[in-house]
Amino acid sequence: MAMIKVDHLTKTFEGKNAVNNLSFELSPGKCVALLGPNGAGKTTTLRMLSGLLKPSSGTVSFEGMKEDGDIREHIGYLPQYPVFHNWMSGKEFLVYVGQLANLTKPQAIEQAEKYLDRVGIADAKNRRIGKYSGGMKQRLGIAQAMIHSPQLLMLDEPVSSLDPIGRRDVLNLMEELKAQTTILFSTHILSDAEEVSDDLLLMHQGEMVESGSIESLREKHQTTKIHLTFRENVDTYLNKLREIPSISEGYIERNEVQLLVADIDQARIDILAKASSEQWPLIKFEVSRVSLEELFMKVVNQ
Ligand SMILES: Nc1ncnc2c1ncn2[C@@H]1O[C@H](COP(=O)(O)OP(=O)(O)OP(=O)(O)O)[C@@H](O)[C@H]1O
Repeated sequence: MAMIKVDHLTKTFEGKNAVNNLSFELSPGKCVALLGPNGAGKTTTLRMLSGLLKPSSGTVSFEGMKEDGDIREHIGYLPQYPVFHNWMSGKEFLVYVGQLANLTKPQAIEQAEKYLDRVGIADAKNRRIGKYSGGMKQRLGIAQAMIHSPQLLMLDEPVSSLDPIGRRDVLNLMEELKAQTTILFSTHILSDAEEVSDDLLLMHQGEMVESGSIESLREKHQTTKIHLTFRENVDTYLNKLREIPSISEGYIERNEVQLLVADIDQARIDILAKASSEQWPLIKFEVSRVSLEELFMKVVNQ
């Protein structure tokens, strides 16, 4: 059963669709990455899911929710640019947001202590937030989003503004929190998505381009590439290679011929037979795999 069902969600700003006809489901217990380049519509999607922005059309429904229930009780949200009260200590801030989330003061204090510890900033709990590093602020932001133990945690670009160490810390923390809550986070970096998420939703220009488990997408887009280097006349050989039926696509990059093939064994036989009978000046034959990274770059550069 889906935890969230997003059905034909669209948001139009000034006549332009920031999000266009988006449909997907989130299952409980998963960590899902909303991946896409800048301007793809990730923030707009998360804001609609969290109830902060009204869709132009389409619906978001939550499994097990009462018709008139307030979904915000079940959601924790960390915006891309969180604003903190810098004069407060980390603990004071968490107790304050806990009470805003309808916890009693003793409950808010208990939860604040728990999450200060969980996110690894308990030592700095009485220090003013203004003195925190970027990574510490981001961890405080995650504690803020978790304070009422939501079923779904939504994080907008949680690691983009961090240095490599801060980034590593926050990715590790997300890995730990996965055991406790469903996570949906946005990123424009494929390797961050691959590192912690189970599933991927790939967005471009407001639309969903691909979705599925990282494994299945990797498998689906895994084709083989052959790299050939010739001593001379590379264009002539590219044209001859394009005539071979087992080769699906061919082009020249960095002065080498690159060929995409579905059946590597057949393609190898065909190419080498032709090269040998026609005595091509072939000086390199190399095979590599096309990765999810290439799929992502292809989508982004369209
Ligand atoms: N309030 C708004 N008014 C007008 N246009 C907007 C508004 N919010 C977003 N947009 C436009 O909608 C598109 C999608 O923006 P969105 O912020 O959702 O993308 P994103 O994928 O989160 O990108 P980024 O990583 O840069 O934040 C962009 O073209 C943006 O300029």
